[in-house]
Amino acid sequence: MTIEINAMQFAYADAPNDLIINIANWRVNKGEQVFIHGPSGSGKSTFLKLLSGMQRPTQGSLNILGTDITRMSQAQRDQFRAQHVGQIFQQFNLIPYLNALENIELAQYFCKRKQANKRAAMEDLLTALNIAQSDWRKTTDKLSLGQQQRVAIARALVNRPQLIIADEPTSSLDQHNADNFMQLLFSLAKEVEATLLFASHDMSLADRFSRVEALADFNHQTELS
Ligand SMILES: Nc1ncnc2c1ncn2[C@@H]1O[C@H](COP(=O)(O)OP(=O)(O)OP(=O)(O)O)[C@@H](O)[C@H]1O
Repeated sequence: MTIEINAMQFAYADAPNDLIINIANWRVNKGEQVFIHGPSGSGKSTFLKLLSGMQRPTQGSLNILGTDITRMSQAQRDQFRAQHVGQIFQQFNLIPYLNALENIELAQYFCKRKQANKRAAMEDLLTALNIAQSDWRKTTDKLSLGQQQRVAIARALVNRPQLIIADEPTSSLDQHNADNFMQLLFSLAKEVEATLLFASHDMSLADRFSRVEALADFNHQTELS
């Protein structure tokens, strides 16, 4: 089991009565590719932040890859994420003054797992993602949006994560780049045998996934009185 949720609730500290996330039970098996959709404000980003350990549930349990991450400190969750989870964000979140290689190296640095040939792993990925060698040493603010996105995929996958979490990663891309992105993401996720969790409001992307769910079908937002 990759994800197992029981009686998980979450409210932001400044609105403690507004349960943005309220899930009785939800599970994802290893290797599933799950597409989660819902309108703006339905809680998709919040849900993914809980799954990646960036936020902590206010109640309940959240088991990721056999570990209950609700029992961990923030530092332990950060370490767990660096080791096991690859994240791709809407805005990519690359460090603009570092180059492509350095952005990816940083992910390798934070993942304490021993890996042979780190340099080769990074170069293979950049090559597979069609990023020309002449662009590897450009600071990422000098790369096109499509190139930045491919660097973000490389960064998310370089440690061969068991779980990939992607939050609206195609929203700033045109159709052509979005199609390329989806193709690459699926082929690389398959190669590293990762479970994939992908949130978007764009239903046209849903076809490729093994499982498609509306967040509202299993998340029952509640206003506590
Ligand atoms: N840091 C925060 N503090 C307080 N409330 C927040 C915070 N971030 C999000 N929210 C609230 O939580 C709710 C869910 O937001 P979230 O960003 O998870 O939705 P979403 O489905 O990802 O939306 P979108 O598709 O527009 O990105 C919204 O009502 C939002 O206002």
